[in-house]
Amino acid sequence: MKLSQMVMPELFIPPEWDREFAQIAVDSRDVQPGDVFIARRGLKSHGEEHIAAAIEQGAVAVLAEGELGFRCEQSPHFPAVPVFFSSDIAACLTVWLHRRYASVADMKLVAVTGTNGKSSVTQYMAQLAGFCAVPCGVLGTLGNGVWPDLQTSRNTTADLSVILRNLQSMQERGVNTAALEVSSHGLTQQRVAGLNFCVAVLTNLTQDHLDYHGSMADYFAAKRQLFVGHDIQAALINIDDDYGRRLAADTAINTDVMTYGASDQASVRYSAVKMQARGMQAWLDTPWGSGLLVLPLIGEFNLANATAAIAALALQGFDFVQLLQAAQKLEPVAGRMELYVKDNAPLAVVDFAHTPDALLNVLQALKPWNKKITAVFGCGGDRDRSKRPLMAQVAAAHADIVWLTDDNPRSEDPQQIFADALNTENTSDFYCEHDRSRAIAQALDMTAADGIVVIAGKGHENYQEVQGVKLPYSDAAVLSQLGYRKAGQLLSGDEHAE
Ligand SMILES: CC(=O)N[C@H]1[C@@H](OP(=O)(O)OP(=O)(O)OC[C@H]2O[C@@H](n3ccc(=O)[nH]c3=O)[C@H](O)[C@@H]2O)O[C@H](CO)[C@@H](O)[C@@H]1O[C@H](C)C(=O)N[C@@H](C)C(=O)N[C@H](CCC(=O)O)C(=O)O
Ligand SMILES: Nc1ncnc2c1ncn2[C@@H]1O[C@H](COP(=O)(O)OP(=O)(O)OP(=O)(O)O)[C@@H](O)[C@H]1O
Ligand SMILES: N[C@H](CCC[C@H](N)C(=O)O)C(=O)O
Repeated sequence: MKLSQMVMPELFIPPEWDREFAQIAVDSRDVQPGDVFIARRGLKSHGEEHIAAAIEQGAVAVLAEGELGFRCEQSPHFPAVPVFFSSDIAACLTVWLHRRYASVADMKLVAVTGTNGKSSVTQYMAQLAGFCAVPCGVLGTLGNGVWPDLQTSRNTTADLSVILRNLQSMQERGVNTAALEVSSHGLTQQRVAGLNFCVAVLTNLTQDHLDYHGSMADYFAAKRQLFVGHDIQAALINIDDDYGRRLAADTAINTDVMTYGASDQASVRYSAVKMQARGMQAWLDTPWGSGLLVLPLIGEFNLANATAAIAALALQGFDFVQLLQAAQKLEPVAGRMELYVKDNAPLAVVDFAHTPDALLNVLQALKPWNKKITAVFGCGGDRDRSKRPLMAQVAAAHADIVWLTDDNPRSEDPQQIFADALNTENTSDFYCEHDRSRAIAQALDMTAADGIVVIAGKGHENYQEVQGVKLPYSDAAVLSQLGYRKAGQLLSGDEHAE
């Protein structure tokens, strides 16, 4: 496509500066030879500072947010690179992106929002679709791509330019269905603006991100935007959740609302839940039929997640019976309820729980195992400070031993993060150790061989972010160094009784 075809009539491109381009990149680090770089004003800096880097990487043109004007830059790859300035760039960008990637409008997209469970629901959807012989794209925290081949992503919800580029590339490979994680930051920052969703899912809303949203009311308002400010064909809402019930009753939602959960009121309802150490089962009543759902997953929250994934696909016409059969083969999501074992040593569970509600769910999920539980957890720096004592309260109430440690202190003083977490009752017997590897080793050491050590917060992450630097680190690698091996979700033998 030529530059003028994308930006005119909103921005005039003189014919002598018009040119073909490949993709659109809003971040210089993503620029490939032949791309257009968009230099826009951000929350921390201005993309203008990165124009030189973008040109160095092969940008053929730059559209920059600023007073109307034009300048020409030297390039190692082209005779000259035009830089067009306009104060309307931010306002026009969504239209321009949809013009460039117009074919994406034909795809079947599912948006999943909520505090916890987005990665799980999107990945379960992709797995289930795959078992039904329909390849499915996934865009989220664990990466972007066609399941299971995902490329690392910078954000849970990428910038609209990145989302559209990925979706079009999936489409070119014959993939027409994709599940997107939609974060509240993504909604507020218009990262999914203009996309049409055949289903929009709300998993739950509990405390997180108040550093960014200020209050739960604002956080909820951001999530609600997916359902009232976007083009959706069906809403699928968890009504076991307080905010879910509020949303389901919202008359501003201009489409069919389907509900799910254990509630008697839910249109997709699970009941007769039987939890086992090796998985769970429940009876599922839905508009597409009823049947036994057998899941090789741990934790009732995963029953809710799998139910949402099944309903999101059934709403698109997938066969319900086939989905139930496929659900028996679901695999846990990387870094979520991953079990690690070692002879004569406690079971270790690695999970991405980094909110009070997620930590509560994980600890409660392990209660039926009737073992002593040690919790190792930390709280992220440059994130919601007020969730720290709440996480500590959950750990104090639901674990027998607690180790407080670091989890991406980012630009903050780790000691201050500890002080925030400990600023609540019942934390005086917490063990505190900033070095996460050492905290894990000591927690395992002091837990009886028939106990469980839950290592929460980092899940799949392969780094510890300290003062802007991502140092290589992974909970799984620490466990491996300590002689642990991954058990898979289904423990064999009687190591851990039901
Ligand atoms: C605070 C925040 O949300 N920032 C997001 C925002 O960046 P920004 O526009 O403020 O960017 P900036 O840092 O001021 O830089 C200005 C411009 O220069 C560009 N740039 C920047 C550096 C560089 O080397 N080259 C370059 O071109 C940036 O892409 C940007 O266009 O827009 C960018 C593009 O969409 C996001 O990548 C970026 O996410 C940052 C990295 C981030 O950490 N965000 C977190 C808080 C976030 O969004 N989290 C949610 C998950 C929440 C959940 O768990 O539910 C998410 O969806 O990821
Ligand atoms: N439906 C759920 N309800 C409550 N907690 C959940 C649910 N699903 C998962 N969790 C917990 O939350 C953690 C994160 O799950 P998941 O990665 O699916 O959420 P997410 O919404 O994608 O998170 P993020 O946006 O921060 O990446 C899990 O490791 C688990 O502890
Ligand atoms: N998407 C979440 C991930 C948090 C993961 C946890 N390890 C932390 O650093 O707090 C966030 O950026 O808030």
